[in-house]
Amino acid sequence: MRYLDSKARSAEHLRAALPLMTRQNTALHPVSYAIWYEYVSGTNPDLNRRMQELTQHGAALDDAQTWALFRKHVAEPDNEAARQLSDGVTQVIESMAASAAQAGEDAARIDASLGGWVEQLLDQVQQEEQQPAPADLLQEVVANTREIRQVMDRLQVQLDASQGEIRRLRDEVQRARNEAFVDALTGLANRRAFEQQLDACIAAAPQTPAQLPWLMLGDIDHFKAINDSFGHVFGDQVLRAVAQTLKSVAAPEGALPARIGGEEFALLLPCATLAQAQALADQMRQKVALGRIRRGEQNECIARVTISLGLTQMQRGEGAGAFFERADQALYASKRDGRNRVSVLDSTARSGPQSPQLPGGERGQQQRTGTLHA
Ligand SMILES: Nc1nc2c(ncn2[C@@H]2O[C@H](COP(=O)(O)OP(=O)(O)OP(=O)(O)O)[C@@H](O)[C@H]2O)c(=O)[nH]1
Repeated sequence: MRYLDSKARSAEHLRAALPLMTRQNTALHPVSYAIWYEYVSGTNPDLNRRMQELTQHGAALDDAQTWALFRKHVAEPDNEAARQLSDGVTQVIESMAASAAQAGEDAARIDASLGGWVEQLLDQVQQEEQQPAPADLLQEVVANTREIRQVMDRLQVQLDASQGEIRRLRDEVQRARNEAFVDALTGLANRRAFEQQLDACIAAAPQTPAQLPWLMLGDIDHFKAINDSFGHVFGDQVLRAVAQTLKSVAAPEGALPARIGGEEFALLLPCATLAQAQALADQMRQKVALGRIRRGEQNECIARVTISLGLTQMQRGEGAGAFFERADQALYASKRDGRNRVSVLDSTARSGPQSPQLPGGERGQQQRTGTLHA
């Protein structure tokens, strides 16, 4: 959203938004201000409708709702507008590139035919000695032709330069487009990229049950408490560390690690067996659980980070919604059963925790723990 309000108008919005914001159960950070600013300015009717629903009968928004509203009604429409703009620019660049290439070909063709014509003319003059063309006229033709060739050469240089610039612009647009699919905080694929890949993966999924894709969802446990205790900036560091861990698990080729929400992560596994998917989820859980938040020179451990995970396999003929929903239920089962665990849910929606909290093998191991300093 591009804000075009004058200073006076935006100050009015600030005065109107502040009392509304302070009534909510959320900190007064830029994200909450963004949604309340849009609310009082009335520029985002869908957002206003949803906020009115959520706050009716005096209910207050919490942080999770605030972030969800921001993502859905402020950030995503902006991404969509940027995507449309980039598509438009790409079309213009493609047609410019085609015109420049065509002009280059035309110039080369005219140049070649002019050159041939001059050669022919000179040959003819030499052969037809009995009727020589007036020398002045011939010289004039040759001089004019040379001049035209020089103009063509200069045009060719300009076309080459334009094509270089077009290539640079095309790369620039491609880079901007790639960024629209990347989560800026962690560098993982973002929710948009994840949803596209999920759709593509489902469309391309083979019909053999054993080869259907798996989806792992993860959600950091008690992340609000981490934010509340150590601050949002530190919370962001934890998110980056968990993203790194997700990237580092030995996922098979084609797997897509993504950050799909505030503290929610996903790993889409287009081809994996149950054993592989489960091993990956266990590896992820254990690696995150080795992380410690430490303080001061004594490296005193003041908190640990854990993650709950849910795992499910796509069923034949199933759509993205049902597949994702089941993975979410599996994740919810892990939360409900005590967190820091992996649950696998099959199509009949029976779930079972697959990894007990802190298995004995983990307690005694000597692996290096990831450390973040608060
Ligand atoms: N630092 C930071 N916090 C975020 C971000 N996105 C969402 N959050 C916070 O993530 C927290 C999510 O809290 P809840 O949904 O209550 O979940 P939780 O505390 O992790 O509890 P459980 O999931 O039940 O274990 C909220 O405090 C959000 O403000 C972000 O990009 N950075």
